[in-house]
Amino acid sequence: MLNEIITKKRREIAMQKSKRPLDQFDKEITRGDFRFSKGIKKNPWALIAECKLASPAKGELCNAYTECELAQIYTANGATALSVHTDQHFKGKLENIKMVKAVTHLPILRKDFIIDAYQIYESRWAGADAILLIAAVLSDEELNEYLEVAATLGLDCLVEVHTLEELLRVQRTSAVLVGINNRDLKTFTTDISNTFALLPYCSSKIVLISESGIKNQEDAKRLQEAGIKGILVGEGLVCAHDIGRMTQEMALCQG
Ligand SMILES: O=P(O)(O)OC[C@@H](O)[C@@H](O)c1c[nH]c2ccccc12
Repeated sequence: MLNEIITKKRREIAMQKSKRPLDQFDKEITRGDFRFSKGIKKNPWALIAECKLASPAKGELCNAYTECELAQIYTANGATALSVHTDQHFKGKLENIKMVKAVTHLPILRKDFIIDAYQIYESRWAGADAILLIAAVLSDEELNEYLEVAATLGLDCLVEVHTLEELLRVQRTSAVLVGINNRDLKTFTTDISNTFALLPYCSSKIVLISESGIKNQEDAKRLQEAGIKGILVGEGLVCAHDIGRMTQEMALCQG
């Protein structure tokens, strides 16, 4: 599944590059101000709420709301930041960043498979405040290069790991925000005990986010008590009976 997604992505990027070369829009790019990481660091706890309408494993997850409506509910109920899917396998598109940005003051993470520096410029051009870098699909060289490109654009990176090996690799880079993904991208199954298993190996220099498979306030509390700084939640929010209330519950101690 992951290989298939990446192959498609490469084709898509090549097409995009020929349709709209970087030199056609790079003058329109304004530098970011790292407000995504700043927002997370200044709070005791961070809820990154994901506007996720579908996933490759489960198909459609939410048809009652649009991305913008979800963003408004999350914003009104205490989320710290938002995550917006732009990959087609999640029913996402790049324009969603601009649309969501128009209805919220919260910083936005572009959720996609970043495998080319072109996408980093494109992310900032679209108005993203942060990008996701997935260690499983990037070499050390790519990780270092992309962290540097993002830094020059004032964009934050949430660097995602799933295994101990990936965590150790990432801790040798300049990454500050590290997401432990509880979802195995090979099988798409989730287990939040992955975060607890990797925790003893995490350097005190990194800000830790637990991602995926977080279902309720109890999961959020367990992660907070273990010393995690925040969580990234999609399904647990969009599939909740009352999304606003679940947002408040997972935002825990925030107002
Ligand atoms: O819907 P969940 O289980 O709460 O997961 C959200 C988020 O972590 C997930 O969408 C995600 C995290 N990393 C990814 C990489 C690719 C695709 C998806 C993801």
